[in-house]
Amino acid sequence: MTGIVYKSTGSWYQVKSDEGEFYQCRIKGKFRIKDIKSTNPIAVGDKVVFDLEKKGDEEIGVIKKILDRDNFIVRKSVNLSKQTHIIASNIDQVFLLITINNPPTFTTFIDRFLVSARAYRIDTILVFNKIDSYEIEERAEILYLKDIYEAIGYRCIEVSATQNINIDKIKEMMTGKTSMFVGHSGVGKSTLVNAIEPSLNLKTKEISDQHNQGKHTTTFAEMFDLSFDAKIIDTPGIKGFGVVDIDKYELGDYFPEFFALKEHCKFNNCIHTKEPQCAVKEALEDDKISWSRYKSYLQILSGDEEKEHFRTDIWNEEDNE
Ligand SMILES: Nc1nc2c(ncn2[C@@H]2O[C@H](COP(=O)(O)OP(=O)(O)OP(=O)(O)O)[C@@H](O)[C@H]2O)c(=O)[nH]1
Ligand SMILES: [Zn+2]
Repeated sequence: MTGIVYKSTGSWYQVKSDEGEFYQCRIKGKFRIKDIKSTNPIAVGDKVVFDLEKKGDEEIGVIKKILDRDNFIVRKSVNLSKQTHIIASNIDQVFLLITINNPPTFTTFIDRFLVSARAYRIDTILVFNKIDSYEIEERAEILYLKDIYEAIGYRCIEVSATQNINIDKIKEMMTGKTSMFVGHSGVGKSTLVNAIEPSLNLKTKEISDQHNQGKHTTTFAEMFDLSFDAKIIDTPGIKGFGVVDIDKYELGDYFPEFFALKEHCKFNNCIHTKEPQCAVKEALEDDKISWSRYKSYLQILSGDEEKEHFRTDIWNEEDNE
């Protein structure tokens, strides 16, 4: 049989078969996945092949194989530096929630997130939440940001999770897909998800989870079916993705508007900093690309210190490892 992993607790996997039945599954033997040193072989979102084995009155699934992943997101283990933990896989899109104030979301955070998501091959939709609460200045800020990101090709939407504004549009975008919601603490992720599907109540679910017992509780991702042919992957305590290590000559490729100009740079290995006849810098001077984007680019390019900062910025997990 084949199915999708909805939940993983490290030793057990809850798998929904293509026929729509849930099975508790285990793995037998060692699973190796090429190119990744991972602390967990199977993640939420994985498509797996499994067999059923009778154990007393119960039927237990045994996972035999993982089908190729379209994408996956990882977290670097803090203590085992080279190990990674796969949080989830086969994600169609991520909704990045942004608020202007309360809390503020800066463009450097947005841009770093977009780079990671692009590197992971996951579509991002920019969701400006709390539009019910803004004064004229903040509304102008949203319009300014929307202009920048829509010009690059990102979809943007303004919503209010509490006033039920544009929630239907979000649901429409989610239909037929597997989505994640990310953003700083307090931007309204839980409120928005609960507005989309009131019966879900993610917070309560997390606390009452029987599998998450004991003092070494870690945050496990979980997939949920919604009532309108949509899936969400909830990753409690996770506000974004870990930054992926990107070669400095490749970084510009993850800024779509830079990538589009690259062939017009004089040097084909141009990193758009000090090189002469750089099409990106010319576009910058002509206001064809945004200074805030270029600033983010330089920050990411400038290296490790920022990367570390970024990591702590987004991996704001509640638990300690
Ligand atoms: N005015 C207004 N407030 C909102 C809106 N959405 C959420 N809030 C408020 O913002 C606060 C934080 O919302 P949460 O849904 O808990 O935010 P979160 O992103 O899930 O936060 P974490 O769980 O810490 O990651 C709450 O007090 C919400 O009522 C909105 O559209 N408008
Ligand atoms: Zn250049």
